[in-house]
Amino acid sequence: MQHFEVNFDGLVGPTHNYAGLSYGNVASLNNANASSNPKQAAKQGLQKMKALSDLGLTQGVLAPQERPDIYALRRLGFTGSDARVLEQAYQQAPQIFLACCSASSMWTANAATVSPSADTSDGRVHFTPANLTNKFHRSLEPKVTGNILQAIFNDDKYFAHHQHLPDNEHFGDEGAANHTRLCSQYGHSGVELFVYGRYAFDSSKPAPQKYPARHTFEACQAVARLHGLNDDGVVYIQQNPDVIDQGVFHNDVISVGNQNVLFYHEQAFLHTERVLAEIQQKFGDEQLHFIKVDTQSVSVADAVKTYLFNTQIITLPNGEMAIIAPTECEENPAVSSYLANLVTTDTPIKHVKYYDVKQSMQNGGGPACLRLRVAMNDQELGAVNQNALITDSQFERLNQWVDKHYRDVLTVKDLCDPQLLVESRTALDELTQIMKLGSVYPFQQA
Ligand SMILES: N=C(N)NCCC[C@H](NC(=O)CCC(=O)O)C(=O)O
Repeated sequence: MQHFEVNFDGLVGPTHNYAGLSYGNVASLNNANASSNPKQAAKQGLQKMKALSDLGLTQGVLAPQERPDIYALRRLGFTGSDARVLEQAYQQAPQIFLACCSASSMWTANAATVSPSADTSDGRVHFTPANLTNKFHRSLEPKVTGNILQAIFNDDKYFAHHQHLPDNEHFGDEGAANHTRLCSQYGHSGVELFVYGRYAFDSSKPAPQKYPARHTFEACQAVARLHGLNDDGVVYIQQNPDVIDQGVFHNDVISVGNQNVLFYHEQAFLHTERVLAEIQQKFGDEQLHFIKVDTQSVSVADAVKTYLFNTQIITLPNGEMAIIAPTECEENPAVSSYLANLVTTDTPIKHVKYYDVKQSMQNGGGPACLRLRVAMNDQELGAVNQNALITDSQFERLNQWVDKHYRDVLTVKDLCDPQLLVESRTALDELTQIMKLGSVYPFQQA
């Protein structure tokens, strides 16, 4: 049996914009109110998907969500026609209005936590959509995320879907952005690393002082329970509160893993030595590469600015690993020389490839934010909705779809144009046909 890790990238939605919604995410705040280019954003994302597919990987795609979220605005008391709801919300509560327009579902690392069948007690691949409670604009995502995941992994012989955790900060869950999995082969049982920023039910434990810790220890434990993971295959790790206060709002901004490699900044975790020893003990006798980046080589500020750790480490068909990095890493002398040297050292990482995902980076989303990893065997992959996989023809189709429906400039004011809502719904309706998703959106269910 063959095993793969498939990256499911988020397709950027037609309302991609910069609204400064994510306190604690430096890029989001710095670019607030800049004008955006949804067409370019979607195409940059598609190019990255195609590039990984051309490297010989199986690449997937997840559909974006319906925005503006008229249903959320109605739930908050805005009434009348859709156009009236938009106009009233824009005038009376601009911040709430903007939150309901965000295309943030593009960062599918936050869509869900996924445990492959080799790790779970019932031998199925388990999915729990992230509740994203810490940010209002992101808390609007989990229901439709669940619909989309079920439409793509639609066979309960192989796939198990859970409801997102209770919508409360005590169970704040940011999904795979704070989860990585180490294993010798994708199809072998692995060690799942669950990273959290704070304890919800124990205030004596350390926590950041300035920026929010979005993800709790209690949420990590709940997901591990739901997925039927064995304690011997799980390590819980607290993020260093000081780095959260320096803008590391998700752990995938300061560490990333793949197979037998954990690439991390020396300041990423609390109790690092103890944590690494537990990982090694649970991983067993096989070789594990802990690649530590020290502050002298790359400061936390540079890691946050360039997203050195929000890179994807992928295994190429020949068994070597490559780092998929944003061009921001190439442009920073300290980071690019670090990477140039890394590929010459004695680790499995032998290549670095740079991609332009600037439209996403300006909202704090690098290459790794844009993808949800699902490790599967060939039977499981065969049970996936094949229209969610990137082939040459599906890539072409999606590019044409973007060309047909997306604007190439969007300002905050454009978001209350009722025509944009019509355009977005028309586009998504067509997308559900291209991807054969069925009726996953509320406007299709009304
Ligand atoms: N690290 C990972 N995996 N994901 C990055 C998510 C970025 C996202 N930005 C935003 O939601 C900004 C939206 C705005 O400001 O318009 C967030 O902060 O949740």
